[in-house]
Amino acid sequence: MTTAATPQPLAPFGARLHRSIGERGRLCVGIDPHPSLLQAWGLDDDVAGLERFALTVAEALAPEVSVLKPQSAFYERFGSRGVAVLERVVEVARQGGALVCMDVKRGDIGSTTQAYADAYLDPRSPLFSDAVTASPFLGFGSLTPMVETARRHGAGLFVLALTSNPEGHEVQRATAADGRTVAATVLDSLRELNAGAEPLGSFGPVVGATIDDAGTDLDVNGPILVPGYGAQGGTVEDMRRIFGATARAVIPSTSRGVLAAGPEAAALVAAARRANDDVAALDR
Ligand SMILES: O=C(O)c1cc(=O)[nH]c(=O)n1[C@@H]1O[C@H](COP(=O)(O)O)[C@@H](O)[C@H]1O
Repeated sequence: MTTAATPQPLAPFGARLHRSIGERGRLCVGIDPHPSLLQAWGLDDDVAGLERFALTVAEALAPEVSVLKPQSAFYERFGSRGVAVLERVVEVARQGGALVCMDVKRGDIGSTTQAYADAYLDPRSPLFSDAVTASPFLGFGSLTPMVETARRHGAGLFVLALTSNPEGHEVQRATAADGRTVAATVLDSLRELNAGAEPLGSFGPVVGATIDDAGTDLDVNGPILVPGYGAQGGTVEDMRRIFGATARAVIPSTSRGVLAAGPEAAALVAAARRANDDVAALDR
């Protein structure tokens, strides 16, 4: 659903992200208003609590970090009023200079995927984000409408490849008919989308900081979203081990690891700066 005139086209997401990493560092902070975090912050588990939590984080961290990643489910559970909060989070985050990755992990048959693309990757939508997380498990080609819409509007995609949860193995490490793992086929498709892009493509995989060994080439000439850093136990040493020379493409993402420092804005900023300094070690 579109609501406004199309604004000026943005530069490609990969180029904007590359510039932002140079200016602000490589950290992504997830804005995940867990009920337990609302409680820890002294807030009620209702729309007012959600709004206070999410906007406090967005206002504090939008001027600080390269990427903010709201997890849509935590807003959707409050229905349309929760989604209205999500729209505000996107607006505040982008106005503050952060890139927004909307974590929705969407994927569907192509015609429906176009509707998801319209919802998150078209600047006329109130939920327009710089990037979105996508699920390729209906077949990578089913994401084509998202790829094309992202290209048209300077947005990007992070496609699930080797996720941070242990259950991901059974699908992602399964072997396809041609002998490649499913994850390797996703990575190969992303590499094709990013061919020739400079300084960085706009299409990247999601690879958890908690995995043992990728077992495949993770360099796709695009950014790699790496959740699992922080609360799930992933460390900079893990990322060095998993990504090797490709660590320079990594966008480490933490939610609870920073959010638990709230509710004071100054404490959130301090926690984000510590994490940003920690992951800067990947540049060295
Ligand atoms: O796509 C994601 O962001 C994602 C992929 C993945 O493999 N693992 C993973 O944890 N995530 C998301 O990253 C966030 C992790 O939050 P923390 O564990 O609190 O840092 C959650 O919003 C997850 O939904």
